[in-house]
Amino acid sequence: MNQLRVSSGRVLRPDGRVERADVAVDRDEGTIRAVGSPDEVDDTLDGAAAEALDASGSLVIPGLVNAHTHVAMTLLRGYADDKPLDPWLREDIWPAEAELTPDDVEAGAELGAVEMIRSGTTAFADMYFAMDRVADAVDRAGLRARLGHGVVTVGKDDADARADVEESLAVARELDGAADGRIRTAFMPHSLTTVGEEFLREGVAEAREAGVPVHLHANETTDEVEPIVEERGERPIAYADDLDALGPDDFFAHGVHVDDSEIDRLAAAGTAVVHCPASNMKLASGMAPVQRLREGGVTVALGTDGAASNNDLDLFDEMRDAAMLGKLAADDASAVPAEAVVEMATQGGADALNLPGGRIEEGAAADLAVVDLDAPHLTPVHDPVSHLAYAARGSDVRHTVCDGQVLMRDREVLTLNAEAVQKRAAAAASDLVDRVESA
Ligand SMILES: CSC[C@H]1O[C@@H](n2cnc3c(O)ncnc32)[C@H](O)[C@@H]1O
Ligand SMILES: [Zn+2]
Repeated sequence: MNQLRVSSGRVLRPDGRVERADVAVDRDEGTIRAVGSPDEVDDTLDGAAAEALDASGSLVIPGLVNAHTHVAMTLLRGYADDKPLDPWLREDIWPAEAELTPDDVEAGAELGAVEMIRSGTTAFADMYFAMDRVADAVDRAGLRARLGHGVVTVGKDDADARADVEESLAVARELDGAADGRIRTAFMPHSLTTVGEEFLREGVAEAREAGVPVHLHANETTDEVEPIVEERGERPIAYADDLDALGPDDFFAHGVHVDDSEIDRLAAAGTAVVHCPASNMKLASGMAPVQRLREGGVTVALGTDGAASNNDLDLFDEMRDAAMLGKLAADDASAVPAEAVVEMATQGGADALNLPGGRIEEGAAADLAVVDLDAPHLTPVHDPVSHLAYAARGSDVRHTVCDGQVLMRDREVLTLNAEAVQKRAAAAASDLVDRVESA
């Protein structure tokens, strides 16, 4: 058997306890074979040789899950800042995206993959264009992902709008199961206001037939909620329910402006919400009621959103932001505590995306990250979970493993040439801006 042993670390278990343990991984199956004392792990290895990853002085955690991003937007990092959502999209981002080529998307996706691997993320959900090229990048990087082509129908004639819906459905059907099953897909209308009702209705019905979930931006700003309420006399989550877009495998990004009736509806349907605190603060979209969502029984995951509204893909930042903003939103320092944000970035993400991972336990997917605690900003260690939420940074990650494959060892990314990826992305971004300026 092809095995990997993560030795001498402290391991974050699914119930939030941290214990000294080794982790044995079956690399052929991509699963965790055992978690236990060195002797217990020796027994499961049966004397067979195993590749070793040293976790001494470190914390072994489930690979983090970035449950909402637009990964190729790394090319637009720092391109347009300090505006609210609508003008930011219309004046800056959409004109730039109109010039994007599939090669650009691949370059940006590889850059995002390197950034995620380096900061301990092993799975992500992506809504964008040229998804075959994103899938190629995911395959090479060794990551896990739920991918979808983002549909926008406003401003398009009927034929173009329909073609966009069809492309999203085709991508969802064709890429599902790619990269040895590490890629799953979804139908991804951009939002309830940027896709017309008939296209939403038809697209969701076809997604149900194809057995793929629905992912969209919902209740992100008041500018998006108000027109729906005015035109339809119902809140956006009720509208989504009416469209049959509120299922147990579906997951919505943001959920900032949701009222109690919408929280009840999300919980009853089992639809997850992906909280994107940095993006919500930067675009001044508002403060999601994370404590109320969790207390109401909604699965809450964490997402960075795109690098143009964050401006990084580091989920350690997101955990800290979620805890801080959650307290402010609830006006309660005990709201959204450290354990909650760690759970949101791990189990919550895996559950929202319905992907394997999120837990270090026997039989679970071998998706994990090893966080080096031997650093001034992480000393002393009264509580490792507190450090994950409030003090650790992506750059503290030493090793990253996904599906049993070591993606980064001792801070060296093994699956992609990080230097070449960075160079290619910088050149693609610079050429892109030249094209936008001369358009
Ligand atoms: C149609 S592909 C996805 C689309 O979404 C845009 N986008 C990036 N960040 C946000 C956000 O916070 N809310 C809504 N839309 C966003 C991205 O630029 C693509 O055009
Ligand atoms: Zn988004």
